[in-house]
Amino acid sequence: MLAPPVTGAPWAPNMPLPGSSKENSREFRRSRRHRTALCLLGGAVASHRLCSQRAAVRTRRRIRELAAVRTDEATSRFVTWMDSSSIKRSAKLEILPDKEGRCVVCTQRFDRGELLVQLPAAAAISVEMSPEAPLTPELKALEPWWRKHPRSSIRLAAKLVFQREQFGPYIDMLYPLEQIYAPWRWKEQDLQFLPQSLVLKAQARKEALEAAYQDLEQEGLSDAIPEDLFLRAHHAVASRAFAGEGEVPSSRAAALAVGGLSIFAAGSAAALGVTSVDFAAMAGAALMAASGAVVVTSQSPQVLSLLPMIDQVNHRSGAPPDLQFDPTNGLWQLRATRAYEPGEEIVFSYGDKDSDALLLQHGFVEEDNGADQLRLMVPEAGSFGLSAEVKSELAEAGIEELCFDGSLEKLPVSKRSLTEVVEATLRCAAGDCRRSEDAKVAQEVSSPGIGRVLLCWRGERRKLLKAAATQWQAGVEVTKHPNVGERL
Ligand SMILES: C[S@@+](CC[C@H](N)C(=O)[O-])C[C@H]1O[C@@H](n2cnc3c(N)ncnc32)[C@H](O)[C@@H]1O
Repeated sequence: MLAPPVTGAPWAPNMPLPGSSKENSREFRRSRRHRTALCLLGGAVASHRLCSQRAAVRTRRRIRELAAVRTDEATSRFVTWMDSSSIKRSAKLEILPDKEGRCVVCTQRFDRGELLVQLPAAAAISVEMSPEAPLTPELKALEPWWRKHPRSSIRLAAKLVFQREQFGPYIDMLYPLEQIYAPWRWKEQDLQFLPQSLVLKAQARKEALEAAYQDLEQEGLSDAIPEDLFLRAHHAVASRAFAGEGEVPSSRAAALAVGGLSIFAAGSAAALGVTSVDFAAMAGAALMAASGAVVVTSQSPQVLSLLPMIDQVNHRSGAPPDLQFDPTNGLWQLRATRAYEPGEEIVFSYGDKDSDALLLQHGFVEEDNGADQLRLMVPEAGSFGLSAEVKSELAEAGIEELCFDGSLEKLPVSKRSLTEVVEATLRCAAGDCRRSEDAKVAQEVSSPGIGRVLLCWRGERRKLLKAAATQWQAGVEVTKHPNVGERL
């Protein structure tokens, strides 16, 4: 059975985070630095062991204090809702405010393999990914719209909002619209600072969502599914849903029948250069199965799921989540992929995503991202010194963009052409990303949040351009163009 609606205070959307969250996270970082400093000092007079014991005690006390201050109302309601939905989290975990959202922090040591979260399949919020999948009875009111919109990311967003009586406390934990920095939310004036390839993807997503919502309005469903909630829900699906195999639980059939499972963050859509989460999910599942990481044995349909609590965990490049589905008991289980010390944030990798993919799908950029690679559109003929002749040679070879990941030499073009096209492409990209223009960019964008993300993306981009220029000039014998690398 799906969890019954939580009774008590009526649910109101858009519960704001307490204004003090920034202060709190600053305080938390300060306390961490303070701890480190104390630990270093202590090391001069006491054994390292004693120092770490004291630090651990201080950490625990500090975490308790901070948790008491920071447990905002929305989080409290979410925790109560999780309890009523039989979602179990380790007592050693806290959900705490972090920058503009929240993060999951451990209050006591975790050993590798220890259970972090356990979620019954019936508590997952899922839709079948097949366009022809029958509607569950609870969603019958959406029928004509549902048939017209086969994309499961859009369907799942609509379902989440339509059933908000049931999922209200979960929805309250999602980012408000003004804190979603994925470029499909940006104004035209902000998009000018991104390369065309990203702009096109962002616009395609925006248009798809606008079209889906227009149809909801035409079907008279705008009260049942208000627009701001629909957009927030869609961002949540795009940035935190998981694809796997199973059946969508309804009030009549709650059990998941799963023989094998493949999961991955549906957000790979951007990495694959598509705007449909559905396609990315299929591709992701196939890739994982092919790599032997997961054995897909069941004939069950593909489902796209939001997994409350598991999706409170933030991204850091590295190990993917150790998320398993136990078909016998119908339970999702998230386990620690390594040991965690008290005070550490629990994180996992949403996938090997470069800066562009993270920005497009999630609206953030990670510093020194190990998965970063550089994909650049080949400039127009005649621009940046790229001759029409070379451009047409590339066009014949079907090359529209370059990927700087060491595979440049495999391009089926002559070395002379390669030289010209690489130089032109790097110059073109460097021109878009000059450090000297950062101040102007920050001033012109429409919100400080977007400005922050954009400057972070530009900084990472410059690092990549520099690395690409160096790697390429060292790897291929060319006549160096005087401008390449200069404006990075
Ligand atoms: C699965 S949710 C994680 C929980 C989220 N922080 C929250 O408060 O609900 C994914 C979203 O969290 C944020 N996020 C996750 N990892 C991040 C990171 N390393 N840096 C900045 N934002 C991050 C992004 O907005 C992303 O779309």
